[in-house]
Amino acid sequence: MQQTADQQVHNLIRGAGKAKGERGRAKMDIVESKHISEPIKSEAQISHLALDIGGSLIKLVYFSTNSDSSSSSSKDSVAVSSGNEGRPVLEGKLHFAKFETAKINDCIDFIRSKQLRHSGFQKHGAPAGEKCTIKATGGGAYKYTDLFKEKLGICLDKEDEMDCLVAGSNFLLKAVHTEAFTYMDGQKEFVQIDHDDLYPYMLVNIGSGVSMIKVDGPGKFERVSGTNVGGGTFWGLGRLLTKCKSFDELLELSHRGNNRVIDMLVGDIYGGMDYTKIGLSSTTIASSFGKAISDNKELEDYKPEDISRSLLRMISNNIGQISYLNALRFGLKRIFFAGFFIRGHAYTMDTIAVAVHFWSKGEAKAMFLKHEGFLGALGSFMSYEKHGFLNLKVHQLVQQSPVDASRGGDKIHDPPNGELNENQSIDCSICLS
Ligand SMILES: Nc1ncnc2c1ncn2[C@@H]1O[C@H](COP(=O)(O)OP(=O)(O)OP(=O)(O)O)[C@@H](O)[C@H]1O
Ligand SMILES: CC(C)(CO)[C@@H](O)C(=O)NCCC(=O)O
Repeated sequence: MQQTADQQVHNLIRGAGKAKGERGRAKMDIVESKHISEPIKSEAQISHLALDIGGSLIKLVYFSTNSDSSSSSSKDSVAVSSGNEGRPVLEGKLHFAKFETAKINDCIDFIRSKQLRHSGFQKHGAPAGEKCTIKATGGGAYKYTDLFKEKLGICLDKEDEMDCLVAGSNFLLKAVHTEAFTYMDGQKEFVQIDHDDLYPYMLVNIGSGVSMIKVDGPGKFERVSGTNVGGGTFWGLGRLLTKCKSFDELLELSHRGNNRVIDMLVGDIYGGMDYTKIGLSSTTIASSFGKAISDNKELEDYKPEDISRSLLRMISNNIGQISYLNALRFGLKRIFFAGFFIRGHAYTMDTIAVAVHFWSKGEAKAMFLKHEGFLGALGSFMSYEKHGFLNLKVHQLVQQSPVDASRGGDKIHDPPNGELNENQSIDCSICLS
């Protein structure tokens, strides 16, 4: 029988209690990698992989065992049979990786380097020679079907993008204590989620474009709105206006910029005064990029730093406002923001949070997710279990390590070696049923 996303989450969490003190318990660290171009440790074996192929980025989630299963004498042998109900438990790590969609060939090379054909991707019991299949979501799962077949001989088994986002979000919010946090005035505060009081909430996924989804329960949701002014707009317009070569460079520039150079503030219009009657302070942006009307300057006369800052502020503010207005339509007080546009970037989060706070008069709360860009890929990964495709059973969360609370600083958070550090990993286990 197929399981709902909620049942999967329930299994995961229920298993956590059962697992405590169990001998031979398997551990799975969750590790994030960035633009990986080299294989992970050669002895690691990849047993499951899922994709989210978006308009800007491809996200991968894959499970690797800690050692080579063919070595039966290894003390790190892959299968241990002390899991729940005697099922074999795999010991390993859940990895996260991303590639630019424009560089899909790098992603294909990466997958090829994992030698999936020898790693259990064929449906259990399927005749030899049957095509290798991996779960994939996002528009690229359709667009690149032929490319994957042609280059890797792999069939993409498509999962709906919204289903995956919601499944990934529900899973993370329930399974990871330190997943959700608020960010305001440079202060990051983790939010403890009451599992019995999670729904309804608004999920705003800021990718190339933005989806706003009212989540009412496990697998129960409606995409209530969206906007085409999203992460792709920031990166696309930013690239044209600043000549930046990478998204990271554009984000980095915004740290040093001053938006007041280009944005027209209420004070610019009101001779330095607040417009108190309607609640606008002199420092509120009256019109993004509005100063460029009258400055008599050309594009080259503005610093790329200031352009980047104004653009980031404009887009973040707009998304925050639209999100709140949609939350208001349905009386939702909690809005979770995800998607790779955010990148744990302080100014982005602060702007979104301020917009939600301002328009809701403090009634609604913006929250952010640690695994922001991987919701869809995680949901896609979890669908292996839903379909019983590979008998994968993520069944318990053992513990989470504390997260570095300084992570919300005004900097980019992908560590130089591309992997999350110890503090940012979570331990759990999976078991094959
Ligand atoms: N290294 C990067 N390269 C390009 N864009 C990046 C990078 N890091 C963050 N971004 C931002 O993240 C956005 C993509 O986010 P995400 O991966 O969540 O969406 P997507 O799945 O590509 O888009 P969609 O869901 O709309 O198809 C980009 O448009 C850009 O704003
Ligand atoms: C089209 C998708 C869903 C693809 O991920 C995303 O880019 C999006 O939500 N764009 C916004 C489209 C709109 O609602 O105006």
